[in-house]
Amino acid sequence: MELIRNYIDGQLCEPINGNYFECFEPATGESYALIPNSDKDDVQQAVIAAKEAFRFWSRTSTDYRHDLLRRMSELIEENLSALASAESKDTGKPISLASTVDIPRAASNFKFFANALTQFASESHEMPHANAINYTLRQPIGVVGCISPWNLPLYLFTWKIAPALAAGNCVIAKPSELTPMTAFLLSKICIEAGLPKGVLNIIHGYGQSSGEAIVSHPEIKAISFTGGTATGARIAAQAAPMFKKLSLELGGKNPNIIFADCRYDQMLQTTIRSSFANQGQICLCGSRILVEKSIYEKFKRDFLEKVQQLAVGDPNNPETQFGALVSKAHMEKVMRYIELAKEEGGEVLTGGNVIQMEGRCQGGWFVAPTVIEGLPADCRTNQEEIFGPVVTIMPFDGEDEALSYANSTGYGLSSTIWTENLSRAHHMAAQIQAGIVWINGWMVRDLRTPFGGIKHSGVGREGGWEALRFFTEPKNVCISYR
Ligand SMILES: NC(=O)C1=CN([C@@H]2O[C@H](COP(=O)(O)OP(=O)(O)OC[C@H]3O[C@@H](n4cnc5c(N)ncnc54)[C@H](O)[C@@H]3O)[C@@H](O)[C@H]2O)C=CC1
Ligand SMILES: O=C(O)/C=C/C=C(\O)C(=O)O
Repeated sequence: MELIRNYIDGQLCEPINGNYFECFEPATGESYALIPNSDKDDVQQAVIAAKEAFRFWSRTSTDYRHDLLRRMSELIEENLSALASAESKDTGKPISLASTVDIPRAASNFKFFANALTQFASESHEMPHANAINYTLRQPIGVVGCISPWNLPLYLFTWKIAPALAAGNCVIAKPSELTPMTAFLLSKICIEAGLPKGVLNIIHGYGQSSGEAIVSHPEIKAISFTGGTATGARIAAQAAPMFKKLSLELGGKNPNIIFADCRYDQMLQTTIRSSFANQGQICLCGSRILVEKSIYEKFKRDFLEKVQQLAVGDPNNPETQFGALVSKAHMEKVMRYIELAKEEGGEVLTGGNVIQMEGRCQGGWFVAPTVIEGLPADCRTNQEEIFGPVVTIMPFDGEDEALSYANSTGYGLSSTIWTENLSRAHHMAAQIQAGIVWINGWMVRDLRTPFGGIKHSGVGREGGWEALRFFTEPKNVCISYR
């Protein structure tokens, strides 16, 4: 059994209470590591270390922080293979995905914010009529909390940590208790990179103990969270009376709107990915596929054929395209939604079942890629986030109907529109209720762009300047010069 440890004040350490719980490999259902069951005492120790480190870190030059963050990025690249294996084992995601998407993106996150910080500047506003000038300082906040989920573990952990550190903050970070391994390996990378002690502290444990201790700690002034909407609401309620800055990147029920005039083959290829990449466990996945009536039957036939060709298997196998779900509890949740869909009158066109694997993966948590039709837009299956390999397909007639279906949920994270009609694309993009719109693509990511959702999909934006602004406080200084 591997023993995961916290990383506090530059040291790998045991939880103060000495308690651990098990970490499972989703593809086999077997436990393989022990996770610290940290609590408020560990968080308190980390806050003391971070506050001390902040006195130094917040005053370092941009070059100094740039070089350290670049070094972190390089070390992630150098350890790509080990990190990808660890990520795949911990999450059940195909090794091909971990090595080409998750870990390279974690390296890019550090590289991107290392560079961005050297270009981050503040504004000045002149008042010649009053003989005055304003300049705005952008100062680091202090000690900040970063709490991340299990679906893209190192990718999302570093997406928060990198801008927080770049802006001059010290960080208390908590990965998901379901997928702690790459965050633990990152602790070792911090030590190798020579990150000064206390600048980044990584605490492992359950949300209800160590997570809540971070959110409720009075010295942690901002929280950046990615995860489920219910958890985001709880964090917001807890943080509000302390007036903490909050960035909440929450769930989605994203529409994938397909018009008859789309580039069909490209749409079909991408729709397979946007439906089932990472077993549908990405907040950006297009779980509601809306298809213009005139091509509905053709789309259904071609899509089902491709879904059935997906290579489901051991995540270790480089040929595998579709792996295991993250936990037994999550698999059961997804299966409950499939049952609900049937009760609501849906017809399962493919999948709908747990897959009993053989050999090494016989105890694993696999659910077949599932496509359901025949459901109205307002049923629970089409309104609630399933966060698994389940999509519904629905015909629509014209732009207005597509928009009314698309905007009918409480979520507003992302959307995809497939059309070659430029005017329609712009019209739909303007009307759609989502923070992110892709036209003729999906998950085409530029780290400079604002990333996040509206409605129940969250508050605030990550990425580029938005992230650096979130992790700094503006202070306006007005000078009267005569
Ligand atoms: N990126 C996304 O949009 C994600 C959405 N989800 C959705 O949320 C559902 C529930 O999944 P969970 O694993 O329970 O995710 P979660 O949202 O509860 O967990 C995300 C992170 O928050 C922490 N956390 C949990 N409760 C907390 C609290 N009270 N205070 C502070 N931190 C806390 C967890 O330990 C984890 O690090 C999923 O079925 C899925 O629908 C889950 C993960 C990611
Ligand atoms: O930043 C990205 O490219 C993707 C982010 C994905 C999530 O936040 C998620 O799935 O939760």
